[in-house]
Amino acid sequence: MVRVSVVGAKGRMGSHVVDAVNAAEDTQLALALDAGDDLAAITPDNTDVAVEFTVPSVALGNVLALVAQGVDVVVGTTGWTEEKLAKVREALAAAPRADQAVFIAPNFAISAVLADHFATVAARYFESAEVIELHHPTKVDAPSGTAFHTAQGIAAARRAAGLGPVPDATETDGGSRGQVVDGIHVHAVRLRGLNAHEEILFGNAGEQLTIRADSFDRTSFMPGVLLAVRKLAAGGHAGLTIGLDHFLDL
Ligand SMILES: NC(=O)C1=CN([C@@H]2O[C@H](COP(=O)(O)OP(=O)(O)OC[C@H]3O[C@@H](n4cnc5c(N)ncnc54)[C@H](O)[C@@H]3O)[C@@H](O)[C@H]2O)C=CC1
Ligand SMILES: O=C(O)C1=N[C@H](C(=O)O)C[C@H](O)C1
Repeated sequence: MVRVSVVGAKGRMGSHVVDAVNAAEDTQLALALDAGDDLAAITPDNTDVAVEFTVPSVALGNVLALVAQGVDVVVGTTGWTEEKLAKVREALAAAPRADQAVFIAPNFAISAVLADHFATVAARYFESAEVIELHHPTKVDAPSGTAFHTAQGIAAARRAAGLGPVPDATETDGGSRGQVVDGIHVHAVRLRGLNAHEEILFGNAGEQLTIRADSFDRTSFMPGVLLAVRKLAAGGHAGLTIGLDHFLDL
């Protein structure tokens, strides 16, 4: 049995992870911690993998603490910058165990992971590309971690193909053109009734391709979370890995 501790266990995602770990035949819940609990309770003696779903402002500190305690971590919390990722890599280099692993996924839903992958395939064929993410109004960050990651992937694919900037004649912008991530405009919608959705728009003269992923329920993230937990528990993923596509045969 893989022993799993959950950090952020009372949250929307954390509580689903607790249920998923309890329901799976090969995982068992070790500790379920939330704000105010002592993270030092999670050690290799009681936990094989910790799952972290909290808020962007505390996730780095939690991951660094867990790594220092010798625990492998699966992270779903968003808000990862290059600076923060560098700190995780540094912590792993100084970790108690040589084979320690941290896995971060911008999105655990297969629909979103595939949409992201298809977008990187399509990117080089289109002059224009924009990303729209649509979420529940209780989400604290914008744009979504997924949309940020998608935009970065599109930008990298465009660079590799030698494409220039996307065409855009905008001269005045009060913010309506969205956040520009690596040259790709990203727009965020917050609407009661939504869960997690992303639309990736590609355009050429006279044609358009739209790739859309819809996660209607948080259960959609759980197979991906359990896959990551199992992969880390099995070993062979030392260091920092980003993106569920690494664990799928795409
Ligand atoms: N990677 C993915 O597939 C997904 C990622 N997310 C991300 O996961 C994160 C959490 O989302 P939700 O569950 O909707 O948020 P939420 O607000 O419902 O839950 C966050 C939980 O973290 C707890 N928390 C806050 N500070 C803490 C600390 N220092 N130590 C332990 N627990 C602490 C809160 O009390 C709360 O229970 C967000 O960054 C969100 O964007 C959400 C859905 C899917
Ligand atoms: O907060 C959410 O709900 C989600 N957060 C992640 C993100 O920011 O990309 C993943 C998914 O979109 C749901």
